[in-house]
Amino acid sequence: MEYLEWRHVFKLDPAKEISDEALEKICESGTDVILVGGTDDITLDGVLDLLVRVRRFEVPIALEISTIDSVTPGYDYYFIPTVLNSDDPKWIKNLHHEAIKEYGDIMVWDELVAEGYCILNPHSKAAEVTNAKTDLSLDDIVAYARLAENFFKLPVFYIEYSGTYGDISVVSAVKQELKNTRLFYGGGVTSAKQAAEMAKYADTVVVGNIIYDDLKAALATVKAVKNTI
Ligand SMILES: CC(C)=CCC/C(C)=C/CC/C(C)=C/CC/C(C)=C/CC/C(C)=C/CC/C(C)=C/CC/C(C)=C/COP(=O)(O)OP(=O)(O)O
Ligand SMILES: O=P(O)(O)OC[C@@H](O)CO
Ligand SMILES: [Mg+2]
Repeated sequence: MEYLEWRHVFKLDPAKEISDEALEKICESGTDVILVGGTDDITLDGVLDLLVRVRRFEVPIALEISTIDSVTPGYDYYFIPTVLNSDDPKWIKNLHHEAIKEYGDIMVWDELVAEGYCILNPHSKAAEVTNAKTDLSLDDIVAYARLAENFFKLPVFYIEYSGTYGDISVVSAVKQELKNTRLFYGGGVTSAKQAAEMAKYADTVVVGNIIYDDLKAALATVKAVKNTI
């Protein structure tokens, strides 16, 4: 699977505006994939608009499903979050059960990649919506990583600090635990320096909000990640 090789990901939010010029720079930046996803106001129109516009470029495009109503065919991959540190079964497996009950017969399972999320910024939209329990010790977080890899056999464990730069010692400790499951890091990467720092430990670094705040800084993260071994 191609995603096993991804080092750098740009996450585009279908609820946010992006100009054609900025989109072209993002798509031709050398990033490994465009991941389309967000928490609030995700509509089918927004998801389709980005699909059509990104398809003009060679970069692969994946959809991170946050609502079942905004899923459309045509993406290269579908990433399915399950929030391991949510206290609400809705975000862990109930929505998934509903979706599979309705669409299970037509799903192409090889296109689906399950992601075990551990959301650590209490002020992020994703934490609020999913009622994530964020006051976790390092032992708690490492236990979620072990649960993801050894119990649920998830292909991806995602340390999510959406909106704020995370704790490098957490990312480093989790990386030491994982052998088969890929470690995604996302949250608050706003400079090449931070991107390189996270890339030392995370297999894949996800860059989101800075695309909309400072395009030049966002573009600089690509090389920083790619040049980090
Ligand atoms: C060909 C074809 C149509 C195939 C697809 C078939 C199909 C229907 C597959 C569905 C399979 C399936 C099991 C789906 C699950 C459905 C579902 C709705 C699951 C719930 C997902 C979930 C837990 C969402 C919660 C929110 C969340 C964790 C989103 C992930 C992205 C994220 C954390 C974004 C960060 O948020 P952001 O908005 O950037 O935050 P800030 O505002 O703070 O910046
Ligand atoms: O938007 P930022 O804070 O860069 O986070 C990226 C991504 O992890 C969000 O799901
Ligand atoms: Mg965002």
